[in-house]
Amino acid sequence: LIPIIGDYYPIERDALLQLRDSVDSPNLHSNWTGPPCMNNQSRWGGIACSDGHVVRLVLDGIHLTGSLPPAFLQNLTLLTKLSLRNNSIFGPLPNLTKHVQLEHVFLSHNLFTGPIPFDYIQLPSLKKMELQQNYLQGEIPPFNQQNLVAFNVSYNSLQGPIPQTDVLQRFPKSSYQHNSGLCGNPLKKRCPVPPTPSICPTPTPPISSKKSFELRNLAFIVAVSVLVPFLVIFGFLWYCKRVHRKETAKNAGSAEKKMSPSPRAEDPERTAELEFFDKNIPVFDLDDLLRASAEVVGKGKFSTTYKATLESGLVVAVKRVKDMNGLSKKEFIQQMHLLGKLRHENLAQIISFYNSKEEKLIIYEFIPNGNLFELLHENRGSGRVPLNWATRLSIIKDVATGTNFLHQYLPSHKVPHANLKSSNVLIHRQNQNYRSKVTDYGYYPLLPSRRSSARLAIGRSPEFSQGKKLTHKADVYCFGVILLEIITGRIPGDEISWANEERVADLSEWVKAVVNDDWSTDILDVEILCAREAHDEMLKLTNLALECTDVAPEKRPKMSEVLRRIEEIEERKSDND
Ligand SMILES: Nc1ncnc2c1ncn2[C@@H]1O[C@H](COP(=O)(O)OP(=O)(O)OP(=O)(O)O)[C@@H](O)[C@H]1O
Repeated sequence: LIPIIGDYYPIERDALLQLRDSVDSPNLHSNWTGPPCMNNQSRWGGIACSDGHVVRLVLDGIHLTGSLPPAFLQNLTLLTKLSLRNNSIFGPLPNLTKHVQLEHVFLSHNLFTGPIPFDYIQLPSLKKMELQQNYLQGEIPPFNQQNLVAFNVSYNSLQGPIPQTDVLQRFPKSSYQHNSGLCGNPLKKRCPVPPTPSICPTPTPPISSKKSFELRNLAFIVAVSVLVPFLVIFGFLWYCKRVHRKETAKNAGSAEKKMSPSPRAEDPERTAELEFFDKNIPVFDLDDLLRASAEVVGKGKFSTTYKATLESGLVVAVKRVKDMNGLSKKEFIQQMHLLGKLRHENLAQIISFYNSKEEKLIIYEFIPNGNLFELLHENRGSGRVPLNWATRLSIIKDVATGTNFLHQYLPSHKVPHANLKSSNVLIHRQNQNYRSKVTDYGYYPLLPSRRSSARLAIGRSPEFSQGKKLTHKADVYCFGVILLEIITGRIPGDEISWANEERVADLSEWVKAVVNDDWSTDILDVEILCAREAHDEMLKLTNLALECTDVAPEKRPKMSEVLRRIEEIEERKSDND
């Protein structure tokens, strides 16, 4: 029994106040005060009452920003209409288990994430459900309420077969379109055939042994994740110390030298001092580096990168490179001198290096906010802040600018960058702006063989796999792949085309297949799908990316041309804004 005070139910008022206080809205605070219902009417914007109960909640397009309080609707059980269209509400869809009178659920054009709750199929009075233009994931539950006359889940990230219920099958294709993982009718898109069971059945372990196996795995993972970073840092410091000790022994008698670009300092075998390329950076030596607190920030195919905080407070990134030990000291130093001179706001700057027979360290400026790969692909799902189109476009421009700079300044390099991929695009956030810097450039001449270069990003280019000559255009290819990754939100080499039930390992092949099938916007990352005004730019950039990833290197545009076309698109955008 819910008590009534005057004309309204306090429990319902509290629920509405919870909503008011948890979402940002310019209007609700001034308007939602006093009793919500009086004489069966409401002075509160968006509320309608009947018998003292709140029966409608309609807050369309009023700039609500935030997530819904978890259980606020549990005390508004007599709602017949819930409409929150065209806002910026994020988080999961609301729980509606007790709402037996609910007829209209309009939650479209928001930022909702997660699945459509299964118990929505038990809303007995449901007539209309609009969930389009959100970021919903998972499968569509089998709605079959006979009164359901409108249903729309288009422009989401739903997956799997559309349930074959009578009710869901009577809605048109447009109710389901633009969910790249949905299949079946009415979309007329065949669902992938599940893999056939193996001919040799593998014995299933009994449940108890399965459980203990999982527990053992868990314990192992925990132990590894605690121990490995510790051992790696410890190993790194111990190793550097050992190298340093050896060299000090070798150089016994030689006086400690000051850091300066003197010829002697160019011989790191004889000194632990480091050579600096930028006069504005405070100098430090190997001892300072060894005393620094270090943590692993990432491990790649032929390097491990540490964040080192020196006692002076200076933070640097130290890349410990493997696989270059066959290289002569002279070659390594020459290349470092060449790369250390490069200065550009879209290149991570090399500030120093260390070279000995056993150890090669390249010291970079530290870029604090992770890399593009993480920004695009990590934490997908609930709680993620979508990466909007304007930000993506500015990253594209930065990467193109940095790469073009390398092409201008290293013309004699066969492939000036050679390892251009999203994890090598580092991100620096300044307030709301993201600036990007390209890193890991200029390694191609340092690697001992073509075989070891296969681990660089250019190893994925068609000319590399065909054993053909490499040119600057291999970088253009890699840039095209990044462009496609930004536009589609997909990880290269991890694509499934459900249309023809084929797995394709190449992002540009997948995009070409989808575009040929005439679902052009289906390639777009769901996070940018709603930015309709920018679809034209996205499609132009997709075409540019496809040119960049052309199998024939000579047909790809030069990097300067790529940059020019991106700038043109960007300028047109700012004219229109
Ligand atoms: N200058 C830097 N500042 C901050 N973080 C960095 C810097 N350089 C690299 N990192 C981080 O360290 C991670 C590992 O880098 P690393 O170059 O060792 O491997 P990778 O680029 O991921 O792979 P690979 O070596 O196979 O190309 C990067 O993904 C990046 O997030």
